[in-house]
Amino acid sequence: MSHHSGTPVVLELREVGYRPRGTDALLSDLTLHVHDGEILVIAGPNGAGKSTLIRLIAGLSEPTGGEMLLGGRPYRTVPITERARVIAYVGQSEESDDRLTVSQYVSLGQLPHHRTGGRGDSARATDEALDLADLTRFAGRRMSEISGGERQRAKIARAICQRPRILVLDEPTNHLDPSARGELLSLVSGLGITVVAALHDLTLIEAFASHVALIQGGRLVAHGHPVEVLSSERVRAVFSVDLHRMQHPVEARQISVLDIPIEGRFGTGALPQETPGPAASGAPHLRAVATRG
Ligand SMILES: Nc1ncnc2c1ncn2[C@@H]1O[C@H](COP(=O)(O)OP(=O)(O)OP(=O)(O)O)[C@@H](O)[C@H]1O
Repeated sequence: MSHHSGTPVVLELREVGYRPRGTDALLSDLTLHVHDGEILVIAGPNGAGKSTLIRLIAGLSEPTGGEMLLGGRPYRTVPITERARVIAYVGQSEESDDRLTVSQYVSLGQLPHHRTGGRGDSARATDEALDLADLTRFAGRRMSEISGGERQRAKIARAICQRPRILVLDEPTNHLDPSARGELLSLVSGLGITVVAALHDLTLIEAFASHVALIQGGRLVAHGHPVEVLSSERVRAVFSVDLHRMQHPVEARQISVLDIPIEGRFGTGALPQETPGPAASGAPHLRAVATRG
């Protein structure tokens, strides 16, 4: 699938492979172009290689084959301090220092700029990032005193404070409730910068992504616009679930609904039960709920 957006290519992968010593290849033969301003979602089943690819793009590990280019220059020729000003990364399970205030934590994003800007710039960038992430009222709280969802917003705010050209995110909506997911992805897509994000939720991808790269077994299965890449047939083949595109009940647009089969709801006896005692008293209620489907 070819597609040109007319804007410059900011990131390019040429036949990239990644094979740590003593293992099978985790990524093979990946060729991808990311244009300026694109929101590229990396999708694929568990173990497909999404995090591995995200880490390569963030510059946290190096490919063992092929070539990666940042603004047309090979990654390894871009000094690490320069790369830190261009790419911001928010990982899946990053620790944040609980003793820092939210404001101090967010301001860490300015570290790569310390030699280029003054203190005033740094404070302004922090305030702006706090405001964009709707965290201003928590600025003086410690990181240990905000909720998981707020902490996730703080991580994104730290990345925004970095003023990157490319934002690289690994599962940014993990642990977020449905509306917080929407808010976080709205915040990210409103930034107007290039985004590369691993994301599991297929129903969110369509609303969020401009492009999708679908990987399976470390290989690129499809790359292009979300509706084309995530066709019902392909979703069934790759994820073994049914994705239905339906007319929104009220608005003039399509929505996606995932039909995920849950088997064994009525007890297939896979786990032998020996002596049903009083402890099993909750079971009839659960069964009654399950039979409604
Ligand atoms: N350093 C490593 N050495 C060997 N195998 C690894 C290493 N890191 C990851 N793997 C394996 O590589 C595969 C891809 O892992 P990765 O974390 O990239 O997948 P993912 O698509 O992000 O999965 P998930 O959706 O479960 O987070 C997995 O099978 C994983 O077990």
